[in-house]
Amino acid sequence: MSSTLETVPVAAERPYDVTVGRGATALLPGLVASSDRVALIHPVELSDQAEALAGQVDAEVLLLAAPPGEAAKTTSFLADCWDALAGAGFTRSDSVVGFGGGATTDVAGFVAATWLRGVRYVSVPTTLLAMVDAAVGGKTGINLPAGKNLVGAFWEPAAVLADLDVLATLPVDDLRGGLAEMIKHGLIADERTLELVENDPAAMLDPASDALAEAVTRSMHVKAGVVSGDLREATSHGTHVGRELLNYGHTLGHAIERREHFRWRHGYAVSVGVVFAALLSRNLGHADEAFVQRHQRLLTSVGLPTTYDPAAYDDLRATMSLDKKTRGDALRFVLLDEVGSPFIAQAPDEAVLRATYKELTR
Ligand SMILES: NC(=O)c1ccc[n+]([C@@H]2O[C@H](COP(=O)([O-])OP(=O)(O)OC[C@H]3O[C@@H](n4cnc5c(N)ncnc54)[C@H](O)[C@@H]3O)[C@@H](O)[C@H]2O)c1
Ligand SMILES: O=C(O)C(=O)C[C@@H](O)[C@H](O)[C@H](O)COP(=O)(O)O
Ligand SMILES: [Zn+2]
Repeated sequence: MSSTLETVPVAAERPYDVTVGRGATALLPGLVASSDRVALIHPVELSDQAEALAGQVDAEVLLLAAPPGEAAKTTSFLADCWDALAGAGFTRSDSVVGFGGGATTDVAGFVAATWLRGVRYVSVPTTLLAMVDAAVGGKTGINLPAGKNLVGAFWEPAAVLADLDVLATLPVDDLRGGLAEMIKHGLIADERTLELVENDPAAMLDPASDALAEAVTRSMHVKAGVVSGDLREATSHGTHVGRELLNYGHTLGHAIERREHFRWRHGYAVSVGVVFAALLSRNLGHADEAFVQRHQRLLTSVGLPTTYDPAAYDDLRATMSLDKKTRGDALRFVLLDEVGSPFIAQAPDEAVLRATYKELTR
């Protein structure tokens, strides 16, 4: 197993690097060396690791423990963070660090974006999902009871440190959640990622495997490449596919998360949403049946769900109206003709949508 660190550059107003490899966390002290105070936001489950990390930083460290999972992405935890920063006298030369999964990096990034209208943010993702997706690209935010990520900001990190060693303690179901986004990246842009999963699905569930390390780096390149071309989803409108490409499977996925009161893992909801997108691509006359079946095989091979509650359609359809891709009354879905060949379906026929959902429940 190689211990070299690799760098994935991300173009932005202030370009930054994702550093990936075993031991990458050791770079954190140098990245916050200019700050007198550092807020280290972490999930409560990682309190011991966060304390150890704080001990390596040469600054006053404010440890802020977030509640588990999506409970971190709430107005209540956000307000707690703001109050803590105010109490500690945080200034514009201080830094916020997000050390955790995607829920933590999303809320920590939003704290950094909003405190004094923006302070330095360093992201240290500790889940597979956060490494390949959430920590890269500058989307930050929280959920509301009405829907997923409805409040947030684009705020790029100064650096991202993806230390593959920290995945050793990640529960396998959370590893699966990350695989959903990795498979999504493969479907939208990288055949090789799909081959890695197909060749050895068990290796994808082993954080120590070289195959997973290769897939992680490939996935980061996909994410970095897409966001570098459309930082703020500004070119995503009408039928043009910009950064919205990364939303493949998310239109239905986010609606499922809301229906489950944010207790389902994001990656699991995306997995179901990706199958729905494939079915819709086929039903609108674009992709073929083999394409749909490949989606189902890829996802089930690593233990991800591909079906959902038959009775949920009306509720999910109502929630999808608040999807960020929606314009006016027109839903917009990112779909694929084939691997790596996206298009936008605008306001698809409602009867087709309903019939497609029916197929998802079998
Ligand atoms: N901003 C973006 O571009 C973007 C992209 C994709 C997903 N997301 C968001 O990311 C979130 C999902 O992220 P996630 O799947 O990482 O979930 P998560 O952050 O809820 O983490 C999953 C669980 O693993 C625990 N954990 C984290 N690291 C661990 C480790 N190393 N060892 C043991 N336990 C660990 C967490 O405390 C949590 O209980 C969703 O809110 C989703 O909307 C954001
Ligand atoms: O980075 C993006 O852009 C994405 O769409 C990546 C998604 O995997 C991620 O879940 C993102 O948070 C969704 O963003 P949203 O704008 O649909 O809330
Ligand atoms: Zn996602």
